[in-house]
Amino acid sequence: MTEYKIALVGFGGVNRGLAQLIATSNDSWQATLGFSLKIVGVTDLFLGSLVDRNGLDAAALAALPAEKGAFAQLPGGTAEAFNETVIKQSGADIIAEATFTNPVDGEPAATFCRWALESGIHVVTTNKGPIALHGAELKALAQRHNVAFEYEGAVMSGTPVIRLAKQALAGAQIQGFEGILNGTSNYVLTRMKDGLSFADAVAQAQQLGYAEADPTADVEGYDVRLKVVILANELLDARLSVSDVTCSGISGISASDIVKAQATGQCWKLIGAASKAADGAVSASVEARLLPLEHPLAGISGAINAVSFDTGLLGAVTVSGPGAGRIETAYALLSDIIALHTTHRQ
Ligand SMILES: NC(=O)c1ccc[n+]([C@@H]2O[C@H](COP(=O)([O-])OP(=O)(O)OC[C@H]3O[C@@H](n4cnc5c(N)ncnc54)[C@H](O)[C@@H]3O)[C@@H](O)[C@H]2O)c1
Ligand SMILES: N[C@@H](CCO)C(=O)O
Repeated sequence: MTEYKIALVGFGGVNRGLAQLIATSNDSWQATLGFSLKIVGVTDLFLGSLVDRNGLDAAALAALPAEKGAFAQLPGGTAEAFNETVIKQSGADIIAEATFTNPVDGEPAATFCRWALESGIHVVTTNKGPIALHGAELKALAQRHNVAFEYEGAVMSGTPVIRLAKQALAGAQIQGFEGILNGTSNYVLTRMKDGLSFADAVAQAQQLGYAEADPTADVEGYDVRLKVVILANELLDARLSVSDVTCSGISGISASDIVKAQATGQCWKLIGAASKAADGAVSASVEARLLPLEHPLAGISGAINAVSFDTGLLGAVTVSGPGAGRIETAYALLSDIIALHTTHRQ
């Protein structure tokens, strides 16, 4: 039976969710998945860091109060985030990277991934920045060092859309996609329909763990833009940069716009889309669109996301599921570990 040593980089909602899953389910994973996980290190800008090669108590970590420097309360812990030490010297086989997404340059998360991959350590991440902005470089680095670089949670959280499209739809000739790819903005639009103000709906999405550290990324479309770049480059063989994708968000949509849409049998949705022309050129956009209520994406509410792939052989194939959430996204990290266990088992 395999036991992977894992270090958690960033200990906010997602990696805390992973610690919770490990605390409750590790024993059953031995039987059902063929491996278990031992947390050997954890580091967070706000909480500090901690290494124990014999294994940390996942339940105690998950229950730790989110107070500045909290890891210093635990034996061997410190209030400082020694990221490089935890990544390179905790003895980890796998790094779970879940720090803030930086939509401008993907740093410092991209550097954390580089440190791990160059050290021969697998990386699983939910962070969109390193993949959208440095994906080709990091994938090549992983390949050179014969380790995995997996990022299923970067698009649609725990809903396995990247692997599904790359593997199960590999022969279906994907020509484009359109989708609701941000949980926060879809939650906000849904709650505004219920009468909540824009600001209160954003605050609720933050409380529920859906929003980015700076929710501007959610409501102005920047988060969806990263996801569109990731999907287009993965599935349409595009070489898009963020600046290739036109982008606007939902902050200009007022309560009265929502009421007017309802009165005319329509609804507002933030749609990320890309399509490939006959000459291979890929165009992509992020924008709020008015959809008729019978549109397949019109009924997608709350933090649920959905993407509809336009395929040559099957027509439209639509997948929906959680687009955000702590445990939902922690599941994506587990699914990445399941994938690397299949591809890189010694
Ligand atoms: N929450 C979701 O629903 C969701 C879904 C998919 C993807 N993601 C992505 O996953 C990542 C984590 O999300 P989250 O909800 O846990 O965020 P979060 O804000 O709750 O936690 C991020 C943690 O990273 C820490 N951190 C930030 N910069 C750091 C640094 N330089 N070094 C060490 N620690 C650092 C912060 O202190 C914070 O505790 C983000 O990139 C987010 O975009 C989140
Ligand atoms: N803030 C993002 C998290 C998932 O990437 C969202 O709301 O969709």
